[in-house]
Amino acid sequence: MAEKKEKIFQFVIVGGGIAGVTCVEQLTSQIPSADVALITAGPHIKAVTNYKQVSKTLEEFDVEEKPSSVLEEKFPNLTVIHSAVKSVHTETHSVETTDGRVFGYEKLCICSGGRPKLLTQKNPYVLGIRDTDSAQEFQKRLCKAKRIVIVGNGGIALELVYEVEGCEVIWAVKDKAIGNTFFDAGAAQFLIPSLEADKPEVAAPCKRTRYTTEEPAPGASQTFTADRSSRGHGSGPTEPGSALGPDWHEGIALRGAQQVSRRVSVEYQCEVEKILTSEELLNSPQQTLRPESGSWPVYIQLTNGKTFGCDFIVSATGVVPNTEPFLHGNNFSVADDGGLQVDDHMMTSEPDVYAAGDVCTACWEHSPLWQQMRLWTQARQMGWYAGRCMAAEALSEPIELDFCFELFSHITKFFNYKVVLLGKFNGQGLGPDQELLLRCTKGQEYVKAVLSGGRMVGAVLIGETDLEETFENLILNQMDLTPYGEELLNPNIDIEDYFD
Ligand SMILES: Cc1cc2nc3c(=O)[nH]c(=O)nc-3n(C[C@H](O)[C@H](O)[C@H](O)COP(=O)(O)OP(=O)(O)OC[C@H]3O[C@@H](n4cnc5c(N)ncnc54)[C@H](O)[C@@H]3O)c2cc1C
Ligand SMILES: NC(=O)c1ccc[n+]([C@@H]2O[C@H](COP(=O)([O-])OP(=O)(O)OC[C@H]3O[C@@H](n4cnc5c(N)ncnc54)[C@H](O)[C@@H]3O)[C@@H](O)[C@H]2O)c1
Repeated sequence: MAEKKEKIFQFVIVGGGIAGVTCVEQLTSQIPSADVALITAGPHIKAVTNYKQVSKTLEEFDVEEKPSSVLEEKFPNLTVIHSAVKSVHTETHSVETTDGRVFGYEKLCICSGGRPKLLTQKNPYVLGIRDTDSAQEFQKRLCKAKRIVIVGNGGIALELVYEVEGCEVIWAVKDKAIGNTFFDAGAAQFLIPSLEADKPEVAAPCKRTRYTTEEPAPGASQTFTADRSSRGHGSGPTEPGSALGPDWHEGIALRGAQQVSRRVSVEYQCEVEKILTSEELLNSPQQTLRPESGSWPVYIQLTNGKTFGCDFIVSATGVVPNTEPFLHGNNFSVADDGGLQVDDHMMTSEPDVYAAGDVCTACWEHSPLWQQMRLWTQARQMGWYAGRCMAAEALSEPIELDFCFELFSHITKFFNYKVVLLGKFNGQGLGPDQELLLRCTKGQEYVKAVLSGGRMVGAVLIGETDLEETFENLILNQMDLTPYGEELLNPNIDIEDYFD
C-alpha cells in the first residue's frame, strides 16, 4: 500500500454492527482521550438499548439502528468514517477504504459481521435476510407471493414460518425435527402445535422424566394451518421500515398475496437437489409435476423426490463471516467455518489486530459449558471484551477471559414463547454420558435439564418457567443433583426453596 496515510489513529474499529459499536463504546469509556476511528460501510450504526442483565450470564436488550452522529456526539474523540474497507496491510498497520483513503492504526479491531450463506449466489429467486434492506426486499416480494419455499432449520426459518401469513409456506429441513439449531425433537414437538392456532390446547401438567418423541418418517411431510384471528397472543403487523432488531419482524408486515392466514408444510429430512426455471423444469426428464406447475417463476427439487413451484425461495441457511477484504496479502488464520481465528484476548493471528462478533471464530479452549453461536448476545459480549482487551494492552494492564464466556446463555422468542438456552442445551459434545429430565405442559411450558455425571450442564426453558436463574446457578455451581432425582422438575415443589 504505497498511498500516504491520511491519519494515524490509536484505535481503528471496522464495522458499525453490535460488535463494532460496543467495542468503540468500551474503548472510549475506558480511555476517553484515545483517538478512535470507526470505519463502517453503512450510513447507520447499530446500538444496544434497554440493556438488562437478567441473571449472572443472561442478558436482554433491544437493537436499534441510529445515525452515527449519535456516537460522535457522545464520544468527542471518535471519528466515524463512512466507507467500506477495501484492504488491510498489517505490516504497515494501515487500512484502505473503497473511496481510496488510507488510515493508519496502532490497534485494529475487525467487526465486519457476516452475510447470508445462500444456497446459490446467482439466482434472483433465492433471497437471504440479513439487514434492513434485505428484510424490505423480502417484504416487497412476499406481498405479491402465493407460495414461498423456506430452506433451513435455524433462527430465521423458525421466525419466518411463524410470522408469514397470506402465503403458503413449504419449509424444507434437513433434520427429523424443526428448529434443529436451537432445539431437540421434544421441544420441536412442543412448538409445532403453535403453527395451528385453531387447535385447542388444554394446559394439563404432565411430568415426563424419560425422553420419548415421535419422529416423522424420512421424507415425510406435515402441514399446519392456522387462523391468525384466533391467535391468542402476538401483535398485529405495524408499518414497515423499522430497523432489524431482536424482534425485527414485529415492525414489518409479513403478508403474502392470499387471503389465507398461516399455512406451513414441513418437508423433513431433505435438502435441495436443484433450483430450476419453468423452462428447465419442462425440459427435465425426471420431473414430478404438480397440477398447478408451469405457472411459477421458480421450482425447487428436493432430495425427497418432490418438486415445488413457488414465487421465490428463502435461503435461511446460516451465515458466512465477512473476511474477504482483510485476507489478501496478510497472514490471518481462518477457522473451518470461515471466521478469523481469535485467542482468549480476541486477538487474531496478526499483530495488533483483534476481531469480534460474527466475523470471528473463538479458538481459545472453551469452558465446558460454553460454545460460540453467531448471535447478538455474543456479538455484544465479544465487542465489549475486545474493547477491554485493547485498552488493557494499551495501558499495559493484565486481563483475564471474561466470566460471560463461562456459560452459554441466550434468551430469545420463538413461536411467541420465551426461550432460554443454557450451557450444553442440546447435550452438545456429551455423547451417551447424559441424562435428560423433562417436564412439559402442552401449550404452556417445556423444561429440559441436561445432566452429566449427576450435574446439570445445560437446559432448555420454553414458556414463562421462571427457572432460568435457579438453573443457571445449578449449572454454574455444578452441585451433585443425584439425591434429588426426578424431584428436580416436580412442578409441585418450589425448586428455589429446595436449594436454600
Ligand atoms: C434476521 C436475523 C434475525 C436475528 N435474530 C437474532 C436474535 O433474535 N437474537 C440474536 O442473538 N441474534 C440474532 N441474529 C444474529 C445477530 O444479528 C448477529 O449475530 C449480530 O448482529 C452480529 O453482529 P456483528 O456486529 O458481528 O455483525 P453485523 O451486525 O453484521 O455488523 C457488521 C458491520 O460491519 C460493516 N461492514 C461489513 N463489511 C465491511 C467493510 N468491508 N468495511 C466496513 N464496514 C463493513 C457492516 O456495514 C455492518 O455495519 C439475527 C440475525 C438475522 C439476520
Ligand atoms: N432468535 C434468534 O436467536 C435468532 C433468530 C434469527 C437468526 N438468528 C441468527 O442469525 C443467523 C442467521 O440465521 P439462519 O437461520 O440463517 O442460520 P442458523 O445458523 O440459525 O441456521 C442455519 C440452518 O440452515 C441449515 N442449512 C445449512 N446449509 C443448508 C443447506 N445447504 N440446505 C439445507 N439446510 C441447510 C442448517 O442445518 C441450519 O438448520 C444465525 O447466526 C442465527 O443464530 C438468531
